[in-house]
Order: sequence, then C-alpha cells, then structure tokens
Amino acid sequence: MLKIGVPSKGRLMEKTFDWFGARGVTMQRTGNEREYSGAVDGIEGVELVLLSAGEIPRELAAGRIHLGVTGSDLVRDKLADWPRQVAELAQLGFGHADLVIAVPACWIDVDTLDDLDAAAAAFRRAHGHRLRIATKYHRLVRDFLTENGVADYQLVDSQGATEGTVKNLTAEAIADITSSGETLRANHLKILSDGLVHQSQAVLFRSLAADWTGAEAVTLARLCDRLGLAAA
Ligand SMILES: Nc1ncnc2c1ncn2[C@@H]1O[C@H](COP(=O)(O)OP(=O)(O)OP(=O)(O)O)[C@@H](O)[C@H]1O
Ligand SMILES: O=P(O)(O)OC[C@H]1O[C@H](OP(=O)(O)OP(=O)(O)O)[C@H](O)[C@@H]1O
Repeated sequence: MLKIGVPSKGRLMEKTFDWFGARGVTMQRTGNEREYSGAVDGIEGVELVLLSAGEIPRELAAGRIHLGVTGSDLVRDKLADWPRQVAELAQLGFGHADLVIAVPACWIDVDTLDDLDAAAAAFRRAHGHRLRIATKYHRLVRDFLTENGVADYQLVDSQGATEGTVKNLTAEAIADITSSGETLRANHLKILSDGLVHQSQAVLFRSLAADWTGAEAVTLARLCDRLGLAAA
C-alpha cells in the first residue's frame, strides 16, 4: 500500500480533503469523531494515515509514509537538509502563513535585522545576558539570523502563545507564524521590515527514504496522473 500522511484535524485536514476530492480522490475520516482512522476512495492501493502536521516531516524522513501533506515551514524546520529527504510534488495553494521576526512596537529604533543586531549587542552589555527570541521554529530562525548577520541572541523555546512571551518577560522578541497579523497587533509587536523568514503553504511531499521498489511506484504514477501532476 502507498501510505499518505495527512493532518489529522483542523483547516489543513479539511482543505487537504477538498484538494484531493476536487481531483477525484475522496478522503474521509472514518469511525467516530475522535478516532484517527481514514479511508481513500477513487484510487486503489492508497492508505490514509492521519497524523499531526508537525510529525509528518519526520515520518516522511523515516520512510514510514510514502507521501505526506504538511506546511513547507514544518519540513524546513524539522528536517536537516530537507531536499535530501523529501521532494515537493505539488504546492497546494492553501495553509498560507508567514514566519516572521517581530519585536515590541515601542522599540522605535529597531526596524531592520541590522537594528536588531545592534540592539542585541547593546542588550547584552546592559543586561549581562543575550537578547531572547521565543520560537518553535529553531532551525529556520537560527539559519535565517546567521545568514543575515544577527549574532548576539539566544533562542528560547515556545510551543504556543509565543506572542505572549514578551509581555510575560520570558523573551524580548519572537519568531512565529502570522496570517492576518491580528495576534501580533494585539500583543503590541511589529514585524521587522526585512524579517520575513519563510512564506509557508501546504505542500504534497514524496519521501525519498520510503520503499518505492514494489507496487507503490505504479500506484504513485497512477495517483500523479489522476491529480494532474508531473510524474515524480
Ligand atoms: N494562522 C495559522 N496559524 C498557525 N498555523 C498556520 C496558520 N496558517 C497556516 N498554518 C500552518 O499550519 C501548520 C501547523 O498546523 P498545526 O498547528 O495543525 O500543526 P501542529 O503543530 O502539528 O499541531 P498540533 O501539534 O496541535 O497537532 C504549519 O505549517 C503552519 O504554517
Ligand atoms: O496572524 P494571525 O491570524 O493572528 O494568526 C497567527 C497566530 O495563529 C497561530 O497560533 P494558533 O492559534 O495556532 O495557536 P498557537 O499559539 O498554539 O500556535 C500562530 O502561532 C499565531 O499565534
């Protein structure tokens, strides 16, 4: 069976089901409301695996699923050197969100990454410890700040409500996903003018580690044909 991992809940799951459904591949959750099992109709040999969006990159990298739908941000953040582990089959055109660096709106002298670097150096001199940036996107943010010459900071882990860490005094700045910008505004934060780390959307990925030597390769070709995608 060709295993395809799909987010198990929320907007990403619904929009993924819609995207496949519009192309003649029907996916649905089965069992009761809380049971994580699913079914695929319209194509033979495909098994639906419902997973947390955040776990799909790891499952692809391990080859435990052949295909997976998740955010492009999550693949880049969770997998070292991601193009060696997965290939993009299709950008799905939903799940859009920007990963950005934001600082308190009242920092009137800090509008760019250069300003942040200067502020971070001054912060360390004044406080004796490095300026803290709260995020759950450790790899993406670390690589982005290194590429852009920001050095004197430390990342602190925040797995949710990240915009609240500044008010709660556990960080001075944040790096998080934004879509409408409401959460940033409500928490008196502003995005640095050059602080866009990644523009994310949902992507259908193919595992490079999965076993493609059996019937799954034929199933993939049939699926790509059905979905109107170039053969993988
Ligand atoms: N407004 C938004 N807020 C959060 N994530 C968004 C938003 N819009 C799109 N996304 C995308 O959705 C994905 C995160 O989905 P989700 O929160 O379900 O994953 P998760 O971290 O695995 O969740 P959980 O751990 O609660 O199961 C990311 O790729 C993110 O970019
Ligand atoms: O720009 P906006 O439209 O306001 O959306 C962005 C917010 O949505 C997400 O949080 P989510 O509700 O998923 O909760 P989380 O804090 O647990 O990640 C994200 O982490 C931001 O906090």
